[in-house]
Amino acid sequence: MTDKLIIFDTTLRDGEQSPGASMTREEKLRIARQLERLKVDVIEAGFAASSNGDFEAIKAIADIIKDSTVCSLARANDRDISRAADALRGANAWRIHTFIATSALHMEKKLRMSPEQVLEQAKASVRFARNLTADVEFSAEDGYRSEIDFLARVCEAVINEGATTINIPDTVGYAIPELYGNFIRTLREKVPNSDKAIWSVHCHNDLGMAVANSLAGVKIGGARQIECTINGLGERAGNCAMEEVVMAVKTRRDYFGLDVGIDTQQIMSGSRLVSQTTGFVVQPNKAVVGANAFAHASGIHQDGVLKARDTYEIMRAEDVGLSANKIVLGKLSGRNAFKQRLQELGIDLDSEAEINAAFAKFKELADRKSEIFDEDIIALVGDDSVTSEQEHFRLQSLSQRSETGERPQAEVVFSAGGAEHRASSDGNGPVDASLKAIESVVQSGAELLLYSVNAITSGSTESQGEVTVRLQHGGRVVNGVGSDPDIVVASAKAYLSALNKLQSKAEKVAAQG
Ligand SMILES: CC(=O)SCCNC(=O)CCNC(=O)[C@H](O)C(C)(C)COP(=O)(O)OP(=O)(O)OC[C@H]1O[C@@H](n2cnc3c(N)ncnc32)[C@H](O)[C@@H]1OP(=O)(O)O
Ligand SMILES: CC(C)C(=O)C(=O)O
Repeated sequence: MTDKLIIFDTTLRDGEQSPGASMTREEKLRIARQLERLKVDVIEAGFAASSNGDFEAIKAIADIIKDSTVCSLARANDRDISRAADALRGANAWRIHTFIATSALHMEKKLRMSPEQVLEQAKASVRFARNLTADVEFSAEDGYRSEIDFLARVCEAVINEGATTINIPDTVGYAIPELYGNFIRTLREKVPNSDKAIWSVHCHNDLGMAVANSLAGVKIGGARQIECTINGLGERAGNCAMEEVVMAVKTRRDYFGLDVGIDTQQIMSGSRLVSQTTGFVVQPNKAVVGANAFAHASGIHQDGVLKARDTYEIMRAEDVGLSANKIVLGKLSGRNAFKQRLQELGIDLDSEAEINAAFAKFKELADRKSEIFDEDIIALVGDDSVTSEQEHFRLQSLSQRSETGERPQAEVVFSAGGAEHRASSDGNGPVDASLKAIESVVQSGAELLLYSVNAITSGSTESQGEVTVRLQHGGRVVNGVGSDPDIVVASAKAYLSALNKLQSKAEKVAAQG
């Protein structure tokens, strides 16, 4: 038995069967190119007989893909198979994938055919396909829920007709890993010519076990092809996720002992491309490609990873195409991660006492703010926090007017050193108008380096907006933060808060000099 595990990607066929994931020809082409960069062995590009659009998309993919085998699904009838062949003929290497259901339920209720009729149709369609190409895959739809002796008869017969790959799908995601693995093994034992074909698994995720079932089909059952999709896209709850199954086989090579040809560094780009194309967002805690898959937020883990990455990471972020893992500083972080970030930012605190003081301020801020940016740390170690008693500038009121097609206007009333100022300006937007109004009085000359808005409480339009403004003036960089349900007001507060910090720093320098 070979040590190579064939990766058959069906993102463009079964993946497209997800409600809402229909793709245009151009989108399919883009994903096919990425699949080729990933070095998948087989790209199932679609179902040629399903529509003229899908036929054209498969044809276009067949014409441009050079390194992977291109494949189309076809029902077990001559028309579907001919259509698949017509779409694929331009490819360097191509496969016809024909299928028919073999479970009693599907045969009786859906196909309305007897088992003998199904057997004969399976044989005839493989024979027909084999006259068109040497590479023919046969799938027994709902194979896992089929009566095993009948299924074995079908498999033996289609191998005799020339099928080179036999796929046993768990079409409805009903399998359990150990049972599925044993089912594949027993089935292969019952098929006398089983060694003449490559055995394949195709698992759905209805019970969340598609990856585990596929791996059991390989390890226990002896399958050497896995059918999968990027991000686990697919009919209902999806298919076996390619990135997970590939990284499992790679990471646990000690257990599986198999080679996969996938260029894993292309995984992240593939995942993003499929997510952007379909609009199916990848959940943050998704294995391998989730935003948090290589992120650490808790102090004990951060400390461990900084000392030896493998304490908490079984894969390298770089191996799936990320530049590095991520240490996310927040309220659960510890001193070691904080000190490491200071070092990365080039901040050299003189003593342990200074670090402890900065760390205490950091923890206090982290209790109020869900994510701590590098600029927050720069600001807090610069001791530019300003208490309300030190406030030189203070917002009193703000009004703004904006209407479609008109330039927004803002009027801001604020105090500066106790004196009240009223300033107005127009701007590109209400925020721009408000900040320009303030600047028309203060004339700080500061450069705006960063402006960002976050929702403090998520999930509703009633959230507070938190605005961070970073200003630079005379070699000093400060952050101002302001929050308010009205983001224009939050922006003015943040701007004045940054001006306060610049003012306070300037006063300190003047006092020292
Ligand atoms: C498990 C899977 O993922 S299977 C693949 C599922 N994917 C798709 O169905 C997407 C593409 N499908 C389509 O575009 C359409 O369903 C088509 C073009 C294939 C067929 O469309 P229609 O001719 O209008 O038939 P419809 O979809 O309503 O019904 C399917 C017919 O195919 C028959 N059929 C289903 N599977 C097979 C098969 N493997 N081999 C032969 N006939 C089949 C059904 O019994 C039914 O026949 P009937 O019309 O005599 O009752
Ligand atoms: C047609 C086959 C391979 C399939 O998609 C399934 O059974 O889920």
